[in-house]
Amino acid sequence: MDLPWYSLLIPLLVFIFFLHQWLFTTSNTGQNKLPPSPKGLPIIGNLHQLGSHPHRSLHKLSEKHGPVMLLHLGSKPVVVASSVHAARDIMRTHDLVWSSRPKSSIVDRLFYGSKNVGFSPFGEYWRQVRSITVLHLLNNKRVQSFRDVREKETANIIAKIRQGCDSSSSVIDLRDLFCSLTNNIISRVALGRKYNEGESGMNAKATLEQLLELLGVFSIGDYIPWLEWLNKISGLDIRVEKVAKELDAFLEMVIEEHMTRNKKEEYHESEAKDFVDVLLEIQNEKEIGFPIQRDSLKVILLDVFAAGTDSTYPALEWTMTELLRHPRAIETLQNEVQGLAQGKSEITEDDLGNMQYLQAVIKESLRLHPPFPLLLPRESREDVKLLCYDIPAKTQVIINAWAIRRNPLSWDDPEEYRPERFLNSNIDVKGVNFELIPFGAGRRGCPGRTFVVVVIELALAKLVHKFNFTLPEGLREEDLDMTDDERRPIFGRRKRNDVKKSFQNSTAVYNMDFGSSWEEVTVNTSTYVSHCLYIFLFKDFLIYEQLDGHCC
Ligand code: HEM
Repeated sequence: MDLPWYSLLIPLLVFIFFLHQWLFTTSNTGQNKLPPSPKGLPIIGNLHQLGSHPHRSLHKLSEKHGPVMLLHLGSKPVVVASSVHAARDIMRTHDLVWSSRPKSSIVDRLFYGSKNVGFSPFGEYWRQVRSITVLHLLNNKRVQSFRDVREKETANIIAKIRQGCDSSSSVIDLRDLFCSLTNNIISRVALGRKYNEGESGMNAKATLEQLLELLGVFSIGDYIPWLEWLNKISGLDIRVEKVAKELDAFLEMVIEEHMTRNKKEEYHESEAKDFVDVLLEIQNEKEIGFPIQRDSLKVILLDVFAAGTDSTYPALEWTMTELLRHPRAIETLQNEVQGLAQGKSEITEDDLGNMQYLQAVIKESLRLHPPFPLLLPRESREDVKLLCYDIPAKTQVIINAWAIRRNPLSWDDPEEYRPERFLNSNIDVKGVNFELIPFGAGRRGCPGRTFVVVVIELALAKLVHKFNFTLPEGLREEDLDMTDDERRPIFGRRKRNDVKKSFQNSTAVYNMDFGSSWEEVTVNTSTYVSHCLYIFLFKDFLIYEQLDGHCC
């Protein structure tokens, strides 16, 4: 078969690109001392080396190339930090330089041009929206004031579990309950009421799920800009557009509901104002000299609504799973809780401060299963030194918190679940001890930590106070799938092996449910480019052991 002359053009262009990239990614001819780089491929750079669990693959690469590496993800230089020293250097020594976030086209579309706290670039706007969120929702005093909501919502899940145990099927999906618990609490304190009931509630829940899913989807155009068209033909752009519109309609509905109620003065002076009311007041009075636009108002709400749900319930779920695998730990926890609750029918928040083992259990679960194993990416605002390396401005950094928590220099038997390690230790999750940073640290550290820790503590204490949990007959600890998943961008939530956990007569039942974020990525075109894409999208990696790497 005769091929038309132009059929050679594509391979030729690809070859030239190949050559350029190869030279670009492997040589460092300048004066600057750049971190070591694993050899990449043309066009895609090191993308193919990320595998389906990027935190594991990056950890493995760091064993060979050191705790600070420079990767090329497509045409983007990305530094990966995998040691306590490197993390401290970024989040404490040079925190101000590293306090911006890289752009993501999906976040941009879903969060009104990245106007949310989590992804807006460093600057006055970010400072203002973060301080509004902290001052009116997440500071200690505000968190204390939501006590009643937490106690009622945790009592609700206890009642639901009890009902489930009494019913004939006796199957309770704990993940679902944890998800509703965290979603209900954040909805009530931020939006004024629960939004997961009735038809509109179900739609809101489904849209939020899609938002969270999309936040983990890999957008090829962000890394290889000339391949952006793939997002169109794969249907990703349409999907993002649809979810953005649905979210906007939901947020408009919430705001309109508040405005109508406020106009009619339907609420009493004594009623606590929710976060929407506060934001509307700020908008009307412009009291802080910061013109808060409607989009900013919506995006602040969306930010806390998403953050308040997506990260908290996995933390609860992992903790329960680890406790089920460690009967001695759950027994010790129960003894502590029941000892302190003597003579009381209910645990309250006043009891939590004395529960040392409970706090140790939560720290150990967050150490082994940080909900964001790669935290959130940051970007340098100017040229900066990272340990002994020179990093140019506008470089993205990934901090591999998952690798750091495995370092045998910081932890004895790092793979073992041993809450006792925290009993006589000052190590905390507040962002001061860089060997344990599930909430990040520094200026961009998580402002929701206080809000969330008390929810987890209260829910766990109440659960073990009221129920006994064991694995169902015939299921052994080693049968549980403990593979952790990357839950966040940068590289997306790859093919996900979803483990559903439910409870039967106070025992756990596990069902495997295979979900995929990649179903819409087209890989069946016969070009060389799509072949490369196919390789990096579906290549998998094994689990390897940590060896400590050294810089310089
Ligand atoms: C177990 C639960 C949670 C975990 C593990 C978690 C973790 C994180 C991490 C790792 C970051 C990035 C930190 C950095 O770059 O140094 C972050 C940022 C953030 N988190 Fe959380 N978070 C949780 C719950 C929450 C909750 C409940 C809220 C709000 C209601 C929240 C709001 C935020 C916001 C607004 C940011 C962006 C901060 C900024 O960029 O300035 N988080 N979180």
